Amino acid sequence: MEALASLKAPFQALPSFSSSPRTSFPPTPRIHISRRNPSFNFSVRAQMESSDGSAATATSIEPVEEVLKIKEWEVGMFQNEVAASQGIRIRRRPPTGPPLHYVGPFEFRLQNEGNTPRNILEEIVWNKDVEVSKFKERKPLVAVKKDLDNAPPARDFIGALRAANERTGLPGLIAEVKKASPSRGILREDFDPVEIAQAYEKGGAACLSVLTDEKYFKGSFENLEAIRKAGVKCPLLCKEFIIDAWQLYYARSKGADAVLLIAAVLPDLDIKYMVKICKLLGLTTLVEVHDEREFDRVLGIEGIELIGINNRNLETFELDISITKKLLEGERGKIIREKNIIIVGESGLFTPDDIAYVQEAGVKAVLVGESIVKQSDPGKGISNLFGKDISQS
Ligand SMILES: O=P(O)(O)OC[C@@H](O)[C@@H](O)c1c[nH]c2ccccc12
Repeated sequence: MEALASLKAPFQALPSFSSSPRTSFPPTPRIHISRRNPSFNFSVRAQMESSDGSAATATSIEPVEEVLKIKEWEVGMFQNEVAASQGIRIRRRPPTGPPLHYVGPFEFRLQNEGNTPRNILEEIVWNKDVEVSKFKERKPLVAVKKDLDNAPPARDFIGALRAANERTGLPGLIAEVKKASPSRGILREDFDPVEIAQAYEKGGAACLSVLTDEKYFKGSFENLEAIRKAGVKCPLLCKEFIIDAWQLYYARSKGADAVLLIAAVLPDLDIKYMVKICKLLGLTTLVEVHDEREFDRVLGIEGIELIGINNRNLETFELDISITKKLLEGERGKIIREKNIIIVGESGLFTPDDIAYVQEAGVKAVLVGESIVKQSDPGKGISNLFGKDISQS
């Protein structure tokens, strides 16, 4: 807390947050950072300011580049601080230590714990950061936006869940196409994503969730695209670790109808910003929470219609389905009913009793992977999970 308070002065020195002049740093050249979005994909306009305050565009590249490096690093640190102030433990970027000649806040210099992720979720996010930068170099946003014109139309994800819930009297099923996970290893060797998706659809799934992360879940955007192109009618959730708005456009261009936003990773401002973009793109957002604090943060954001309660802690892999029940008790349950928000019970659901338990707690939908993807006939897996045939036929 103290550290946060002492960071306020330099925090305000950032032009993107406040226009107050920088007072606490030595007189390094001042950089104007125009912040395009909360994921800090800023574009940088570098100007050197002379001591009398007059601005001149930098002619010598080197010092400006160095200052930019320092600024970029500082922004990363500030971003981690903002997230931490919202209870987010995941740091967006590895604390690499300050660049050479760094003269900024002492606290920042101390915060270099070495670039080792503290848990698997943090590792995934850092990896994703590098991955997305490379993706963006290969395909800048303008090019992705062009692809949107040819993308198949976005379908009504929430509508499909509500309809299934009304049709069966059971939670609408989002069936997950997942080959592997860091907690469970390989779930299915003979993995044909399209075949699995078709079996799920036939078995009565309302929607599908398709893992697109390659490194940790052995998924891909090719899988998502192939399922969409094969004519599967269930709306598709792109199951990805989203940290940058570019990924939303990309997911839509590949045929996604919905995306996952993880509250343990994204600060409120990012969630708000991404929800807005998704609305423009026609994408549904499933915002995932794991504890009371995350749930309260998300309930405070306008326009959220679908919230997932993940029974698995993504930092520790601990699984406990009573989390869904705990979070829906009392005042929070009341708010979601008043706001007509659909709650999705996620992870660790294996039996009809598990389904009944989370339904009793108040969920109208469930997200299930392991228990059904492992079955030789995943469609039959769905009947086993619900204790009855829920297919349309
Ligand atoms: O396989 P399970 O235990 O049925 O869980 C499915 C789904 O909830 C899980 O894959 C998941 C939930 N949230 C995530 C975020 C990222 C990756 C994976 C997930």
